[in-house]
Amino acid sequence: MSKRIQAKDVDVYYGKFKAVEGVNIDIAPRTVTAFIGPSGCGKTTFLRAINRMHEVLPGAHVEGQLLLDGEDVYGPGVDPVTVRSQIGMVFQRPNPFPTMSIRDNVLAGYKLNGTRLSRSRADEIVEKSLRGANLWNEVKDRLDKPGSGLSGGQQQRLCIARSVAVSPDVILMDEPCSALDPISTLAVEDLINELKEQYTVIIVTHNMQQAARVADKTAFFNIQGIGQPGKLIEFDDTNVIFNNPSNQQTEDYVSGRFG
Ligand SMILES: Nc1ncnc2c1ncn2[C@@H]1O[C@H](COP(=O)(O)OP(=O)(O)OP(=O)(O)O)[C@@H](O)[C@H]1O
Repeated sequence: MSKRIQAKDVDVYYGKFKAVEGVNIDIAPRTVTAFIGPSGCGKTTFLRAINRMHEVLPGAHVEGQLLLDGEDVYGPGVDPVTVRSQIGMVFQRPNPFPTMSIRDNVLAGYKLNGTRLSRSRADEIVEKSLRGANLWNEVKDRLDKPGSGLSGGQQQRLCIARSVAVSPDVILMDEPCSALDPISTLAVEDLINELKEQYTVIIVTHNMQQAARVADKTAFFNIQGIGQPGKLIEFDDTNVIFNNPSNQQTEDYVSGRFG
């Protein structure tokens, strides 16, 4: 089920270094939001704060509130492992478990959290997830072959299948197409468009055409200089960000004057 993500005055730290400052954003369910901005402005850092991946680094911490349908994911007693299954993540480089079969890759989330599934339930999840990732037809006859035998684009769709298999509410994608060729990129972009029917999707991208193609909303982050924290400068309909932004920094960035 797709859920709303809200950040209220969120700061994100690596030890004493404040990498992201004062983010306030309200991301509606069943939308795709792109995070854009120059290198080092904190897009990935903020993304990883949303599902508590950030805190796995020693000294890394988050201040402020991050709400999933109103519930603070950093609230007392909230289990970060549960948060990460509600808010799935797809990384820059496809990272299927190389020796695991395609089928076991899709089921990896269940294995990791110790959920036992009947054979028929597991079959159902594998087929549904691979269909959801637009990969079923390409792999249905070789589910027991290793995930590493797929092309890069297929591996990325397998990783998307793995993340949808555990029925998340939100899918975070950190430059999911940066290691893919243009045809695989198109397949993943098509898939992102379909995913928003069921999930809230957030994608970090350096490719502004990609943001324009896939995102309903776009958030522009910026940084004033080295050692300064990144900030969310403007968040609006993608169309507005690219064609009629309110902020001069956004205008300069999208028109290619810097970054
Ligand atoms: N593990 C880390 N330890 C300390 N500082 C880090 C770490 N990872 C990132 N940073 C710093 O945090 C800031 C934000 O980095 P981040 O990777 O989030 O930016 P980004 O906008 O995603 O950049 P890019 O577009 O290049 O991926 C940068 O100053 C970066 O050097």
